[in-house]
Amino acid sequence: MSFIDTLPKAELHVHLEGTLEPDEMFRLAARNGLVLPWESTEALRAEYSFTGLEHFLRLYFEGCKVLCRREDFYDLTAAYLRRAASQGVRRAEMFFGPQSFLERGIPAAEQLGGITDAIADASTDLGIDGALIITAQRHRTEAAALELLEAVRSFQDSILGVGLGSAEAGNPPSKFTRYFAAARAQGYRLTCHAGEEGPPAYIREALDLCHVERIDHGYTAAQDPDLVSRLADEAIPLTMCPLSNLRLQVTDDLTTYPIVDFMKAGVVVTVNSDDPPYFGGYLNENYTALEQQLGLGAEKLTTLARNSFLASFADQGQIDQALSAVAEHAAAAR
Ligand SMILES: Nc1ncnc2[nH]cnc12
Ligand SMILES: [Zn+2]
Repeated sequence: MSFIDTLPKAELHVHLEGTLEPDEMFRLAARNGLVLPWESTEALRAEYSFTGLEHFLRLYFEGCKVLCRREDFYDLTAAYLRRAASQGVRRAEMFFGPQSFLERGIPAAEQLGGITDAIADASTDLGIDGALIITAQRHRTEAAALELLEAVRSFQDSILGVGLGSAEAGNPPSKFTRYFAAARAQGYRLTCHAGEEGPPAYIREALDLCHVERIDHGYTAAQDPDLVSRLADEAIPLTMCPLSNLRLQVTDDLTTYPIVDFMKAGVVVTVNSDDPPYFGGYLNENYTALEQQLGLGAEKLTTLARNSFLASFADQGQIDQALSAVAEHAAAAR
C-alpha cells in the first residue's frame, strides 16, 4: 500500500451517475429489460474518448437510462462508497442530478430513498461518512431548477447541499441566481460547477451573484491572477478533477496543471474524481497522476488531503478528527 492509498481523504466532487462502471451498466440494463446501444462493455469503453464536456455528457445521460428503480440507485451508491472506502476516503460528498430521472417518471422517493439507504448502510458497515448534494442541470431552465427544489423538498433532511452541473458554455451561473437564493433560504450548503470550460467571469458570477461556498473545478481561474488572490483571501475552496480535465480536453497535459500554483497562492484546492470510470480513475488514481506528473511529494499530498477536509461541509468536530488522522498518517510516514 502506498502513502496515497492509506492517506485519509475526503472526496467532494463525484457524480453518482458518473460512477456507473460498464459491467454494472450492462447488469442494470438486463435487470430492467433494456437493450443498450453497445454490444459489449469493450464497445462501450471504446466510446470513452471525448472531445469535450458536451460530448461526454451525451454518453453520461445515455448511461443514466439504466437507473430505474430504488435498488438501482442503492446499488450504484453502495458500489461507489465501497470503492471509496477501500481507497482511504473517510467522507464523500456526492452529487446527484434527479432531473434526468424525474423526467422519465421515476419518483424522487425511489431515487433518493435508494441513495440514502446505501449511505446509511455504508456508514454502519464501512465507517465512511457519505452526504448528498443535489445538482440542477444548467442546460435546462431556472424554472426547472426551482421545480427540482420543490420535488426534493420532503427529503431536505437527507440533503446536505445544492449545486449546478451539466453543459457550462452559454449557461452562466447568472442564469440561476433565484435557484441559489431559494436553496440558501431553505438551509442548503451551496456549490457550483464553474471554470471547467467556462471563463473566469463564470467563477466570479457564482461568487457574486449566487453566493456559493465552493467552486467545482475552477480550472480557468488560472487565467485571472486577481481571481486567484480573491479565492485565497475569501477561503473559497476549489474541487479540482485532474483526470477529468485531461480526458475532457480542458487541459492538454497534467505537467502544467495549475494546482501547485493555486496552493502557493494560498487557495484551498482539493483533488477529486468527477466521473471515475469515464475518466480512467477513482480518487487515488487522481492523486497518483499528480504525484507522477507534477512530482508532488508527501508534504504536498498531505496538504491536499488536509484541504479536502477543510473544504468539506462536515461538522467542525468531524473535520478536526479527520485532520488529526491526516497528521498522524503523515508523521508515521516520515
Ligand atoms: N465534469 C462535469 N461537468 C459538468 N457536469 C457534469 N456532470 C457530470 N460530470 C460533469
Ligand atoms: Zn463535476
